[in-house]
Amino acid sequence: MIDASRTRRLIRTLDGEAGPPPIWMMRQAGRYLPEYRATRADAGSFLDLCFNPKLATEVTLQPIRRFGFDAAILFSDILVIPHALGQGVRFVEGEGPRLDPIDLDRVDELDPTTVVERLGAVLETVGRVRAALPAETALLGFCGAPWTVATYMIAGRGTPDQMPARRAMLTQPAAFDRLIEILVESSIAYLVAQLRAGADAVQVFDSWSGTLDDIGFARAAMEPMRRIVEGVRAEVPGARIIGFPKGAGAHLPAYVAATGVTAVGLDWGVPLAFARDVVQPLCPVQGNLDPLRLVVGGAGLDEGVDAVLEALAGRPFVFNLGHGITPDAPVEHVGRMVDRVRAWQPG
Ligand SMILES: Cc1c2[nH]c(c1CCC(=O)O)Cc1[nH]c(c(CCC(=O)O)c1C)Cc1[nH]c(c(CCC(=O)O)c1C)Cc1[nH]c(c(C)c1CCC(=O)O)C2
Repeated sequence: MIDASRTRRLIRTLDGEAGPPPIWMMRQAGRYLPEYRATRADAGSFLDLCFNPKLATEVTLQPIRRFGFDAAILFSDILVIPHALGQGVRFVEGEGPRLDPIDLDRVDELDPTTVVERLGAVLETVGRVRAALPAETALLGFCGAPWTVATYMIAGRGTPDQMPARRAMLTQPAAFDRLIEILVESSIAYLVAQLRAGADAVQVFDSWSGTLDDIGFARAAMEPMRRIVEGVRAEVPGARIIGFPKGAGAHLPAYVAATGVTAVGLDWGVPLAFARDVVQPLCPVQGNLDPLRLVVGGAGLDEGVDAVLEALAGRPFVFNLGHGITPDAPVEHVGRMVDRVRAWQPG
């Protein structure tokens, strides 16, 4: 079978080929771009933008037009799953997400079987983006990892240390595990639908895995991710899946081995020598420039870009940030980073 994805540099890297590193950025469609802010202003609420295939396609393509990244990432949000499960979700300007906190005693009222149907508009965006992208540009779908999504569902908002969810895991273990299971099922169905609609690969964001202890990491981060990888590949054999367990640190080798992810995203707290010597022998890695270096620019940016490339670009490696780009990053600094990565030659 001819696999069109194989013509794309990002996909070849995920398949284990070394070569010039592909580059994309987490949150590459977002408020640091003036054209995003303009589209966003016309769209109504943030969720209206996520569920508007025409405008969501437009903002997905904006960073590709400007920088020629090797991958586009679907414009949506990890919180569309709670929304599709029937939980009230809204985004308050300047404050972040607000959800009607769920009653864990009634967790079985959340129905994972209709999630894909309810996210039809997002899946339409996937198809539209694929049709509009240059042939050499990969398209990434994504969802949030069950743990990270659960932290928002339980607290009703972002929290500095995820205390409400960590507490629920210990005080209401059966209901907590049931919520994770519902999110595993929803995520499998949603990722499979994205891959069938035209995504070349998917990334699963576990932004808050860093606050889990050893037992919690195995239970709420690794095991659910193992089931997602297995469940997606049962429907889409060979599906390429990037795990991004932010803050996982020394858990990373176990995470890769236990989950079977194709590649792993690294935050900027992961030492480059550990990434190169311990993680990269296990699978391709992606990351991990400190997003602050993109804000300050100049020598601080160049030094960070060079250090990441020198450590990791000799083996399968995807250049990225260690977390999302922040709204205060100047657009010129992004261009400078892209030029430097593209010009890099092994020394
Ligand atoms: C935790 C999380 C969320 N969303 C996401 C995560 C995981 C990654 C991470 O840790 O950053 C993932 C996400 N959110 C968004 C994308 C789109 C694709 C991309 O360009 O990367 C992706 C992949 C758009 C967005 N999601 C959001 C925006 C900004 C909202 C706006 O434009 O008004 C964008 C572009 C809103 C959002 N969405 C979320 C929060 C906490 C917020 C508010 C904080 C903020 O404003 O940055 C939840």
